[in-house]
Amino acid sequence: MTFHVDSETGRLRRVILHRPGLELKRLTPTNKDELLFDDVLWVRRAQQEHDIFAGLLRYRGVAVHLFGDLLAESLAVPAARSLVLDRVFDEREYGPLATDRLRAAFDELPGPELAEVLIGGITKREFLERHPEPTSVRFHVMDPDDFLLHPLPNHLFTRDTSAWVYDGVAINAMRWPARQRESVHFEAIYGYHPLFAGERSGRFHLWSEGQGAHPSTIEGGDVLVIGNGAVLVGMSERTTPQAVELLARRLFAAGSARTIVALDMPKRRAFMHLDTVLTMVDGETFTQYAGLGMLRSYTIEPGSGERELKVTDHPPEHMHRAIAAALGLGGIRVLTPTQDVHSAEREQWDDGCNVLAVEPGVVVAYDRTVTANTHLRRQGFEVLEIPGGELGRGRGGPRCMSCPVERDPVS
Ligand SMILES: NC(=O)NCCC[C@H](N)C(=O)O
Repeated sequence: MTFHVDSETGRLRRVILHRPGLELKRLTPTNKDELLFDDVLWVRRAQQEHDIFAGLLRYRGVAVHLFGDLLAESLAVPAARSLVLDRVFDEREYGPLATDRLRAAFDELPGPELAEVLIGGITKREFLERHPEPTSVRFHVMDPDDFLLHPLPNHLFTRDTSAWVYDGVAINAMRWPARQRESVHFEAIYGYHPLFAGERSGRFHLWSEGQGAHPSTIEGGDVLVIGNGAVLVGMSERTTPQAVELLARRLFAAGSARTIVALDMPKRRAFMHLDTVLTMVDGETFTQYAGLGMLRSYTIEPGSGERELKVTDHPPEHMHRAIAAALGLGGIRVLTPTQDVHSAEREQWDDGCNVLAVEPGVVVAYDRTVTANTHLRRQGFEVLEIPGGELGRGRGGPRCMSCPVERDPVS
């Protein structure tokens, strides 16, 4: 089996999704903002919606791996378990008195239970139901319902924490604390899960800047593998220019990509990632939010030496031209439905642009973004709709909720 993602829209063969669970039940009106959600969700319904999404992908011939299973199975491998527990139970977080006791208590859990608490979180009260209280100021000052491990509801958005770029995968340093623990879970999976570990002997690259990467953060929603050895990256609220330069160096050194086009995006939550405002629907066509406008862009290519990069600046009006040039095309097609600014803003918020292609010209979208979906259909695209009334409250659509690990080029 080979893992590679050669485009945004070639036939999709294999993805990682996360079926939401306990972590969504922990979302409250008090903690939702800190956990990067806009509302609390009806969990049962969100799971039903997610099951429909996964079922549709399977029906279209896509192999679906569930993140919770991959993590649980990885935690059966001692080295993966140590990697995760060492990273999570850090003295700077839990203090010198409690850290080792906590680490040892969690190390007793079988893989599936450990995965459940790592993703779903655990309160002090729940911990004390099964373990004696460590003598620790850090622990004593906690209220019973405080989280000892906070939940990770954004694992739902598997796109962001790791991003496959041609013949390798970048495990990302995430911008906000609510998502930072997610990365080590993917380090365990790609490094040690039997599905991937057999591949590690040079058959795919694994790029990770590790825990100390800040402020060099990058998230997969900002990374589009547009084809022809090119990558389109949004420099957003989450993805910094220095992280793009580091990724460029790694991709060029490995021979995995030839060009990166970096877009200077507005730094605000509504446009949190490039894929919330611009995605591809076939090898030369993009769907773009009207409110994005044209952006300054930078073409990055290998420089004269190993540590050098060649950078070409483009004014905003040349954004589409720069993307087309990276694709080796004379031009690209950009689809933006005609609607009033308020409707357009609402549809962008509801992830109208955040479609996931299963093959060129066939995309999965939320059913509520009626105008965007109709526009795509009128242009000849097939739109497969899924319900997203609950899932959408986390501010991510089908592309955000999927991490392709195997996708063909566009032929
Ligand atoms: N690629 C994406 O745009 N992912 C959506 C992430 C939503 C999540 N609540 C977050 O704020 O990180």
